[in-house]
Amino acid sequence: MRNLIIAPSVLACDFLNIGSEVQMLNESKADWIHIDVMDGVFVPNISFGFPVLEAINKVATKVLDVHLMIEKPEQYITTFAKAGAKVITVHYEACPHVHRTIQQIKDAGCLAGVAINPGTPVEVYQDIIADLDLALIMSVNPGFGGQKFIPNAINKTKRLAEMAAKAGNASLKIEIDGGVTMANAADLYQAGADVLVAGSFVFASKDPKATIAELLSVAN
Ligand SMILES: O=C(CO)[C@H](O)[C@H](O)COP(=O)(O)O
Ligand SMILES: [Fe+2]
Repeated sequence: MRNLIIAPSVLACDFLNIGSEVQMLNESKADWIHIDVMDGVFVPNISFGFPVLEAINKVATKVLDVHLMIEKPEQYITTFAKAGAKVITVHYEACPHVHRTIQQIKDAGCLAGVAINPGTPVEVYQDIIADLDLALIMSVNPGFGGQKFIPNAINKTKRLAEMAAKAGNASLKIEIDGGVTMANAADLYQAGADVLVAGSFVFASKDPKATIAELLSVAN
């Protein structure tokens, strides 16, 4: 069986109690914590930036997986790495020099990820797939938590897993982000997903730790 990583998104947590929310994730079966950074330009919403990431980094014992939904992400890579990011994902649609940006992320000592919007075909990965540590398929239009899963993400996951195998990048992690619930987690894992982000499904549940364990169980 392939390993599966659950990455709860703190975008959906209680910001008044962010320390105890991160502590809860530390005690859970989640291996990563997903951090959604939005600039109000690339996406129509503003979330949080460096001070919040630094605060989370003081408490978190899990890998900080930073999803940059921002224009000109290349200007901020080293600052995000210093603030505690271990995985940095930029959007393909925001990077005219995406190959260079991938190298910048690696030079900063982080795993390098590139995300694609629902309307962007997985074929754009073709000439960068060998350089990538992670490919993030958005299963909602980025900008907001709590949206409905777009089922075509399952087909995109299958196509990307085939591309990665053909390109000989066996260590590429395929991450799916947006609207992940128990209604689609097993299909996504079977299609080739290695990392499942879940925001509202985890934090709106009665027992978030049990919900994380339930999501992870689709890999058994
Ligand atoms: O990148 C994101 C939105 O742009 C979030 O990571 C994503 O929406 C997770 O939240 P939910 O599970 O509630 O959909
Ligand atoms: Fe995200």
